[in-house]
Amino acid sequence: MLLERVGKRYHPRAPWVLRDIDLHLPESSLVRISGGNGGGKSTLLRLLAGVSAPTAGSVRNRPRTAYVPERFPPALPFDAARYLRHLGRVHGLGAAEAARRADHWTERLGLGDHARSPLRQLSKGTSQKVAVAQALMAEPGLLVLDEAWTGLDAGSRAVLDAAVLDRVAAGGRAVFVDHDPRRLAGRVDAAYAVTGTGLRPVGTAPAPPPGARVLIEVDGLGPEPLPALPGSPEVTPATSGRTRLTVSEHHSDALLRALLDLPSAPHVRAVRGATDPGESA
Ligand SMILES: Nc1ncnc2c1ncn2[C@@H]1O[C@H](COP(=O)(O)OP(=O)(O)OP(=O)(O)O)[C@@H](O)[C@H]1O
Repeated sequence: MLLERVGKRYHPRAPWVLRDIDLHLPESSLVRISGGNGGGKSTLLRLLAGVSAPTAGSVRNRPRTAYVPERFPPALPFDAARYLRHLGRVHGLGAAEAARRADHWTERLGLGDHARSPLRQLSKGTSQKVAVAQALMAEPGLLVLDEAWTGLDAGSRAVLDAAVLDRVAAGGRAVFVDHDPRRLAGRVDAAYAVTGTGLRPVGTAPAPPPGARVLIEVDGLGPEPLPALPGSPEVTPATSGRTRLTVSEHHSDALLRALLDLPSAPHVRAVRGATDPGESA
């Protein structure tokens, strides 16, 4: 996908927000966009997503795209389950596949109890899960995420991290804006800052140190013995059905995916740095 000399202004006499933007997004790329408040990050993401047309220049070879906007419009006469199935059809899926993927992401993001509530009654965090689910359901060639992690609980943030990395591993492109500079640190292929009306390459945040360990807390692992898990985590049962797993940062994405794929479908409650290799609290 290629942006060539792309410019945007919102009115013929308004100042240019972006001008002469050249950007190549190769397959299997994860790209971070940063910049100051009101600088044009969301404008750029809308151009990438194809929901806004450039005033100048061209966008070539955009793959099938899904977009999580900064503000999700929930004032629709649907409940979350119907909305997701409908969006699945809009993304080109058959009815059965749309329903299957809607159920899958409803489960993974812990939306279950709210799936039958009207969208306009959902809390901000739950609406955000619906916005994320509709984008992930599409399994798009380009995923555009505008502060998509904001408002999500730690477990859902981890699910989104893993889903983004999965998309990129499958050959897709993902472009994101997030206020947390550590978001997907060490996994970003290119980073750019919107400065003035232009786009400037900037350094990517380094990966956590090789010895860093990550603590994952899950509910509902079930009584059955665990299979072999990536990174051979240290497993500590905690109170009321909660289990803590500590693993090297290097294996944490693979471990999260393996946990979420277990037949008992445990719910990830938290993912955070463990301060020392033995930490289990
Ligand atoms: N629909 C619109 N109509 C008119 N002007 C707009 C519109 N959307 C954005 N702008 C203007 O374009 C400029 C860039 O806004 P944009 O939302 O892209 O920046 P941003 O970097 O995403 O900001 P923030 O960090 O606050 O989310 C701002 O001056 C904003 O007022």
